Amino acid sequence: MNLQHIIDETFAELEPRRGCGAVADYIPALANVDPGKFGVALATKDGATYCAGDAGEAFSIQSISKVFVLALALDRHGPRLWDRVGREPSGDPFNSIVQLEREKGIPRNPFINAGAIVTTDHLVDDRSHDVAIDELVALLRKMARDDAVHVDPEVARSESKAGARNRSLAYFMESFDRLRNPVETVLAAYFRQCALALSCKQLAEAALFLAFDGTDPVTREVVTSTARCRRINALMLTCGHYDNSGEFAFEVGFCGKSGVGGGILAVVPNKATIAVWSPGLNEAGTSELGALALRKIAEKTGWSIFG
Ligand SMILES: NC(=O)CC[C@H](N)C(=O)O
Repeated sequence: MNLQHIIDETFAELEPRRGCGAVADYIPALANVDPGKFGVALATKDGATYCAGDAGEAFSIQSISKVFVLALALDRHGPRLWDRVGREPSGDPFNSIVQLEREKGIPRNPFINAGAIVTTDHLVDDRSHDVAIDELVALLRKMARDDAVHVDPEVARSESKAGARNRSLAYFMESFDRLRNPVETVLAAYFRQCALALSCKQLAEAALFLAFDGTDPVTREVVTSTARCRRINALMLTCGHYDNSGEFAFEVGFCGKSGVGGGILAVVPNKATIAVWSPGLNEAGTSELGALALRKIAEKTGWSIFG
């Protein structure tokens, strides 16, 4: 199978639709991004990457960071993490607060904002938010084999300034005594993890461990155990796109995680990781062109986690 040909063909077929969807504007720094950006990168076991378009340009990975934070938090705390966050799809938007009151401050899953704030709380543990974020950045740099991976300070500031909803979620959970650290410490880390800037190429490479049972096939670095890796992938499939997760599984058939920066990370176990970026989103906050690109790649490769 000529993977470069598949990526090039997918890109060429969709290029005329660059700019479709609506750029997230509730975080001011994201509203300024060029909606015409479009990148695709696919990484395989042997360390090869197949790229097209703006695959080398860094963008704000936003909620895709929740996957890496979950891996690190599970590593620190093991299954105790599941006392504070569930594993069910919410069927609600990523920033919804409605279930939190009925379910006594325990978010449905680690990929909605409330659940991610809990996993970030566990990553911070009893350390400073700087140390926790440094650990996350170091992991991503190592896995992407690129020291250019960084947190964009302007996006982080913008997130914090526009962070009323996330503060509401965090203080609400604190009212049920569900957080281990002070709300503002946890949020300082959360806003910065969302502001991580990676290119599609760096992202696909950094996530390879998820496609290969927790071990990076290139560096041989064991990031997480096989069992844990499979569970993270299960959560990506069932909860990775919020109230759009069923549709994504149906149309694409890969494990995936979206971010409101317009990136989607897809994991095809034992085959590859694919990162796409196009800032225009659908109503659930998933990149419209990015999801279409993944669907085409699934069709052209014949890959599916259900195959
Ligand atoms: N879906 C997302 O990417 C949401 C992340 C965003 N930083 C937020 O907290 O709202």
